[in-house]
Amino acid sequence: MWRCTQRTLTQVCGNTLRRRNLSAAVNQTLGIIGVPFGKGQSKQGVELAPDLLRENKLREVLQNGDERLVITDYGNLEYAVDERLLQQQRQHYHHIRNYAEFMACNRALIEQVQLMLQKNSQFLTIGGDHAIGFGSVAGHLQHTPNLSLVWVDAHADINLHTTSQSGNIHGMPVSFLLQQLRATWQHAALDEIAPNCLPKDQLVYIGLRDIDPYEAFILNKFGIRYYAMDSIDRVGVPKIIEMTLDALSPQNKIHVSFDIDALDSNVAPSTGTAVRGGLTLREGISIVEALRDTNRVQGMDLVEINPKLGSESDVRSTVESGLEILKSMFGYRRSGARHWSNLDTGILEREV
Ligand SMILES: NC(=[NH2+])NCCC[C@H](N)C(=O)O
Ligand SMILES: [Mn+2]
Ligand SMILES: [Mn+2]
Repeated sequence: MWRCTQRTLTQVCGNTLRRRNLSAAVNQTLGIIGVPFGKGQSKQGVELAPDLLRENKLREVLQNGDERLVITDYGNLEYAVDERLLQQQRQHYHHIRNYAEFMACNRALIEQVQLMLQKNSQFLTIGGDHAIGFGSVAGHLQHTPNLSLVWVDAHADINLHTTSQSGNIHGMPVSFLLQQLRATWQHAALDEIAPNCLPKDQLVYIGLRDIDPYEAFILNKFGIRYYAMDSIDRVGVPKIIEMTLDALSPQNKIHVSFDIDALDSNVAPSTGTAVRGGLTLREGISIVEALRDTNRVQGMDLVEINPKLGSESDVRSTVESGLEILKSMFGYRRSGARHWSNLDTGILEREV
């Protein structure tokens, strides 16, 4: 009888389970890198997001989630373009805007992510546009080859240089990561900077609703798993998460690449390619909480916040939404479950 009640309670509020997870999280260390890169698309402003999030108390917000989290901010990434990349661009990728800058930035990011993972148990990459998803995930893969990727986005970002209609490289990062597609970038010397790549069955998309025709063709040809908004409407976020986790290898670490435009444009309007009909903030938080509760998330990106787009209040709500997502990923629980270590737990005895 008692056992049954206990189990039911756990199912309902999940607190018993959560508390066990909390103790597993002792000594979490988080490295943060800002990547003010906006050349994967053409709108100015996305490069301002890392510093804007810092000004809006990024560190405090994360710390509020779990006061034992040790945070190291590595500042903003710097990179330099070299002649070899310019030559690749001239000879092979002249139709792709800013190819050389893209490669230079991601090459530096691949190194930076590995450095952060040598010193920290988790890392966070703040963009910038989603072109940096390549370097962030590729760096993660060099450190942890057995990796799964959850790409939360309105877009699939899986264009090839031959299929992109916009020429914007923020619509292509996933094609640099997948084993099955990287051959299409044969002149990019990917084997030198990022030999490890991602098998297609370790990628799941959530939140898609604006897929280009050739992207749809690629997704279907390779049988890549994606849960577009219509599936989320049909079965709801908990089921989507269950299917996502069932699909990914249970022993793998997880990288979550979160494009702010996955959220509906009413909660995240200040972004370059906003699409209506997206995730509510609560759905976004639920997704992140559920992934985080696996204790397997080792890296995360937050990208595409553009403070130059929309009104002042648009920018405020977009930044707030982004911070809520990060807060839930790195410690905060809506249920109130937390560590008591920094609380004065004698307070009740003294007062009563
Ligand atoms: N990361 C993004 N917001 N990507 C939007 C990509 C839009 C479009 N599919 C393109 O390739 O240009
Ligand atoms: Mn994206
Ligand atoms: Mn997007």
